[in-house]
Amino acid sequence: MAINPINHLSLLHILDSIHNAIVAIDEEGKVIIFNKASERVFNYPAKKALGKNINEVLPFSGLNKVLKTGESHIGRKFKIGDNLYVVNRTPLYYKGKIIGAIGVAQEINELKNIADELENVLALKQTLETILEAGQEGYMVLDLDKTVTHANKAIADLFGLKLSDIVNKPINSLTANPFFCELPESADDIKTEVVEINGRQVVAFKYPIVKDYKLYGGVIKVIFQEVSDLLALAEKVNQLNSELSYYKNELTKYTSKQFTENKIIGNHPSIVRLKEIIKKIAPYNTTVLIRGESGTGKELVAHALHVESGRPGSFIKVNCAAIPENLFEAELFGYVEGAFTGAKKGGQIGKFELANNGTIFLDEIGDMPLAMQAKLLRVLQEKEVERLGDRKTRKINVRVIAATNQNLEELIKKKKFREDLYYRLNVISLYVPALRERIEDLPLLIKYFIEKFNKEYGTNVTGISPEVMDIFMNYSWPGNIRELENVLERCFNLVEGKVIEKKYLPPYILGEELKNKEFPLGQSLTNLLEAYEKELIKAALLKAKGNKSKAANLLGISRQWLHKRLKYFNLLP
Ligand SMILES: Nc1ncnc2c1ncn2[C@@H]1O[C@H](COP(=O)(O)OP(=O)(O)OP(=O)(O)O)[C@@H](O)[C@H]1O
Repeated sequence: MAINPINHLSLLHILDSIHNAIVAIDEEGKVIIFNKASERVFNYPAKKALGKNINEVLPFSGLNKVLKTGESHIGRKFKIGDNLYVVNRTPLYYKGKIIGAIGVAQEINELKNIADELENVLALKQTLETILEAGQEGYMVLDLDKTVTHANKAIADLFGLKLSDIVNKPINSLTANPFFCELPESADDIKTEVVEINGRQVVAFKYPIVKDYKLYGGVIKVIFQEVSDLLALAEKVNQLNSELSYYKNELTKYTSKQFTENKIIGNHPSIVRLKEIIKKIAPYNTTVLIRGESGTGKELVAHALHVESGRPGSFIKVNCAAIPENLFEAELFGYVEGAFTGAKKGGQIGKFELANNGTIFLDEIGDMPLAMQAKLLRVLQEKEVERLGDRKTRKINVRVIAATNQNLEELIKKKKFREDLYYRLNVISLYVPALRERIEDLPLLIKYFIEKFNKEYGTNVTGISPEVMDIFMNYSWPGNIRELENVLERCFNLVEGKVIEKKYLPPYILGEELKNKEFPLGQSLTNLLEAYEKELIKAALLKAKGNKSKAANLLGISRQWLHKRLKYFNLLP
């Protein structure tokens, strides 16, 4: 098999040095060349391959077909394991006659990776171009020669030109505006300006393009918002901000002014002591139970404790006597959407969560239903709540202050109040004295309320007559300070001069019996009955020393109904 005149040995050396796999066969299909790269690629020793028919060595080599047909196979791909190859198979000619075939295979994994990367880059380019074309913002990119390399239609429209009139054009052929014509000078040279293009004022941003600390050009972004609209919007935001800070201010004034312990009016030793204790215990997180008759100022004390504590959260009041039993849990702990029929869409946050980082004031705690007491106790112990219909527990940091005008010890005996809850709440107990126990404070309180109502009503009342003072000092004030406040307010509605006289006082204070003459004639029966009902309620409260449960008993009505009527007659705070 004389194949060629070249020095056979040196040819094989050359072939072995080539990285590509080279396999050649003679006209009988026997392997005559199987270089070192082929051994690696096909995992077949050259020694075994040489002299064998190619079909035995590489059954799918395709070389026999080339030999038979004389046709070359160029750029055919094949895979071995994870590696991809491209192969060229050509016939071997000698003196115009096919004397064999040769295949040269090249690994193309790397090339494929590069091609894939290129494909990704192209896809990214497409995405970016779509983003730039969508929307109303205009973009243009300048290279270091201040030539526009990219732009979108929006910016071309703004210049009143076609995109092709902008791209690849020097920027100074489009505009003389220095904002466009000057490139950013450094990596942090970002500029925002209101610029005029075609008589239209727009907001424009200029960013540097930086890679490896080197400046490559700049990007200009233009917002097509009429500047006048933007300015109006900014002004509106400013206005809203100042309104907000005004209301915030007012709110702080309201919360701190109305309720700080300075506004707990009174010089009686019991009140002075109370104010001292409030200051002392306010910073601690302990539960406080405030006791005292109705209208003595328990809520005021609770709020003073909250304000003095400096706790950042809110002061949330819950009137336990006013919540229907079946809504209690939802009210205190909140619920998720669909937790029960009638539940609000989106659910509702409970009072405990509202009071997070602040204080919850459980007024009239003696009226809390027993089942609820158990749940409250658990919350106090675990310091976490669960919204109705939700399994998730939420940690809370709430200071609990409870108040009552009822005898809790009695309620415990009657099994209406849980003893364990009582001890949990009663960590610190404050007593707010009844007005009659500190009647010496009456003149001070009267002065305080007269000033307050003068401001509210725009009046100029200077005081009460000595006769009224005398009546007040001898009256038992079952409704305490709230009653005093209500009586004085009533007088402000009637007073004609500067002094509150006896004639302006409600008859019941004068100890008068209910007589027909107390009701003005010529009114409807409903009005007369309501007036009578109101006086009866007041009389019952007087007899029950302000205890609403007792008053309700005396009247033969439920406590809830009494509460409703008190609300109706405006006898509640
Ligand atoms: N020492 C005080 N100085 C000034 N105002 C007071 C004082 N005590 C009570 N008040 C006023 O009296 C009214 C009733 O007070 P508050 O609501 O705090 O009483 P309460 O004991 O919580 O009543 P209730 O038991 O009915 O809930 C409020 O308007 C409050 O501002």
